[in-house]
Amino acid sequence: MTVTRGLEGVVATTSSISSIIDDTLTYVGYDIDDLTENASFEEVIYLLWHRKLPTAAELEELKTQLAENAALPKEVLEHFKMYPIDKVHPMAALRSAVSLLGLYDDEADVMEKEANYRKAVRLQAKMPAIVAAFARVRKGLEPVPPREDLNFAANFLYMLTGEEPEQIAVEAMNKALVLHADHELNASTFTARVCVATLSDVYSGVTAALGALKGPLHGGANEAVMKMLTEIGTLENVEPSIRQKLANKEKIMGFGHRVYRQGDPRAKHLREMSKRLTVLTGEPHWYDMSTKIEEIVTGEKNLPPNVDFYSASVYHSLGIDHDLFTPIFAVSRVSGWLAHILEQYDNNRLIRPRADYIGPGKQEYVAIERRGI
Ligand SMILES: CC(=O)SCCNC(=O)CCNC(=O)[C@H](O)C(C)(C)COP(=O)(O)OP(=O)(O)OC[C@H]1O[C@@H](n2cnc3c(N)ncnc32)[C@H](O)[C@@H]1OP(=O)(O)O
Ligand SMILES: O=C([O-])CC(=O)C(=O)O
Repeated sequence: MTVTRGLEGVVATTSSISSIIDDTLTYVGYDIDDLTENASFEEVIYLLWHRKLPTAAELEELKTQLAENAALPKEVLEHFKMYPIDKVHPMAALRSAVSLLGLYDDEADVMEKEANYRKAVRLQAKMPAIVAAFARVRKGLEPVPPREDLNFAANFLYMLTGEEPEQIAVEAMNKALVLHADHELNASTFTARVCVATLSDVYSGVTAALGALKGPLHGGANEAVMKMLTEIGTLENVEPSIRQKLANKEKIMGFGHRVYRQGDPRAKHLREMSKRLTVLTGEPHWYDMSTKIEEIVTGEKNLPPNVDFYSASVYHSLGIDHDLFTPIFAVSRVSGWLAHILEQYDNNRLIRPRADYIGPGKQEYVAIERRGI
């Protein structure tokens, strides 16, 4: 058997959702640069789910559906209060809450196409409300109910803080949501597809994907980047600290990518936002440190930054708690997971690769009393 470690380069499915070709990322054929500059996150959700940009009426309909479905069942809010709140990572809370949501959805196990689409809308609508509510409940604050008059990005920030966000914050959040929405067959999306390919339900698929996104080699890297920046502390410390890490063969979080070789096209948008926002907050050192790290890691290892690197200083500048960075990624990426889940159902086959067995050969069972002490 030929083993392809990490399934590198293995093509496991066809998909019409997003593509990475020659280091260019497109959603349904639209370049990520174009979408980031021009599209709202709601338009991108529609694009991923319908493979076309919405008309004004279609967009309005989706926005209304998202607004109408944003509130959380009281059972989910009550559940947060049962968590060992000071020990629970928000990604673990989100994963548990999404699983719990499935219990209160009467259509959870209804597998018709229309029912699955309705669940997608409900889940997409509720994800920001879960993240924001948990972030507040753990600080002893009341959750802030969503507002129907704000767009997705503004509403998310509003639910987190209870205050109407400034325009620049809404712009930054919208761009971040657009940039993270889908990425071909990344680890969490693959996980979602493997799960629902058994004909399991949408909630199980998204819960599984959340588990995969949480890891620091995937979505969890954005929080790890901020931890690294905080530990390094000053611009002067960057050089010795990063060189030491490289000498120790430590991975520098937010660098490298399985598919991109010349660089992640999303990183430049986040770098630009990081530059603008860190100046506005009076903390330009986060950006300066980040660019210095980029210079060293690119120079030494020829590894460019990925989407997680500059998103860290962007979210920090928006005043967001560092352990909420990966949940924000999930609030966006659930749109892609749901698109892939629906695509998988439309043309399903069980996903079941093989393993090359390298354990012991044939053995005879030994009764327990003859196995020694
Ligand atoms: C949204 C996202 O998921 S983007 C990715 C987020 N994750 C990170 O930023 C974590 C840091 N990066 C990494 O761990 C990796 O680059 C990954 C997980 C993204 C990709 O992993 P793989 O494709 O399996 O590459 P792999 O880990 O085998 O690395 C290949 C070589 O580059 C080195 N390398 C890769 N990334 C890094 C890094 N961030 N820092 C230092 N060296 C690195 C490895 O040490 C390895 O070197 P070697 O051949 O001398 O042993
Ligand atoms: O595609 C990947 O392997 C990881 C990634 O960048 C993403 O999920 O956005």
